[in-house]
Amino acid sequence: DLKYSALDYVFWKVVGEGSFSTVFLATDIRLDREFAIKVCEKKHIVKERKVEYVKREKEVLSIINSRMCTTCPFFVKLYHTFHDKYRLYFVLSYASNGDLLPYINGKKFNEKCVQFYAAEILRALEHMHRLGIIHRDLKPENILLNENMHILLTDFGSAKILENQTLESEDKSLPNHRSRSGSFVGTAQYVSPELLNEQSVSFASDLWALGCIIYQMVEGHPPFCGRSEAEIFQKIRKLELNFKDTFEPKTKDIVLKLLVPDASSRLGALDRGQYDSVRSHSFFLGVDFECLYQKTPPLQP
Ligand SMILES: NC(=O)Nc1ccc2c(c1)=C(Cc1cc(-c3cccc(C(=O)NCCN4CCCCC4)c3)c[nH]1)C(=O)N=2
Repeated sequence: DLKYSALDYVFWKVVGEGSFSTVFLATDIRLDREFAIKVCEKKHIVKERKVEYVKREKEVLSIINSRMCTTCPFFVKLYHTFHDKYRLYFVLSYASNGDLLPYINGKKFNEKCVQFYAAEILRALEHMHRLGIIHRDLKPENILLNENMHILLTDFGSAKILENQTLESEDKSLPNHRSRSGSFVGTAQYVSPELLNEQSVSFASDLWALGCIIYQMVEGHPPFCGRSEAEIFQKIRKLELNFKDTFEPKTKDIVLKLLVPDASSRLGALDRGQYDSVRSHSFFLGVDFECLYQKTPPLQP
């Protein structure tokens, strides 16, 4: 198969910065096609002990891409990887409309938009969780928008792969497909109580983040804010949550059913395969989950 190098691309501009990677918009000279290339400095990832993160991201993207289907194409594609003396390169889908955050901050979300994007995120969670993958860092910055304004989930460096997905292969003291995670991962505003308290993780950790994102699409800011991580964690533990009077009742209801401290009592926590108890909530009334990708998204660039 083709051997790639950085010389095969024209690197135009930085379109994303992580703690140990930089994402560039680049053009493949032979194909004359745009890609996003995530570049990691080898020295930096070794020094920051992030080798496992980088390996995990490649493994998770390969698993997800291998099972991506036409009704659930809601993930960035990893086309190939290559490396040189100093760097690793991940050639990924370019999402020309960036990520969700500027649209949320720009208060462009009406109820139809909130419902549509919550539905696409739920479909992506179903696909990922069915493969035994927990994202663990779901947030608007990791939800990209392609040229047609459909979502593409990205950034799987913090993801957890549950082995075989059967209780037999996991720590039996942790029900509902949970396993111990050694260190805290994620972003403070979206981290679930179980990740804060017991250092355990479950698919329901991503459902908590979905609840935070639905709240944020309505309010324009996350439900748990603060001047420090400690202050944010305190609000999460105490479930300090305020809703404006203008918050739609059914939207408030689904947020409150997702932001439940006990992971196994969270809406969808006991579902398997498809999140039927989430799909059937009145907030999603009228959504055809199998045809989302065929619909024209209600948000325009
Ligand atoms: N951590 C990661 O994995 N990060 C990644 C991975 C893959 C990837 C990735 C990040 C991408 C990030 C990205 C960022 C951008 C972008 C950056 C800056 C500006 C814009 C932009 O203005 N686009 C036009 C749409 N704007 C958006 C804001 C409101 C007005 C209209 C896009 C486009 N794509 C991408 O396209 N593909």
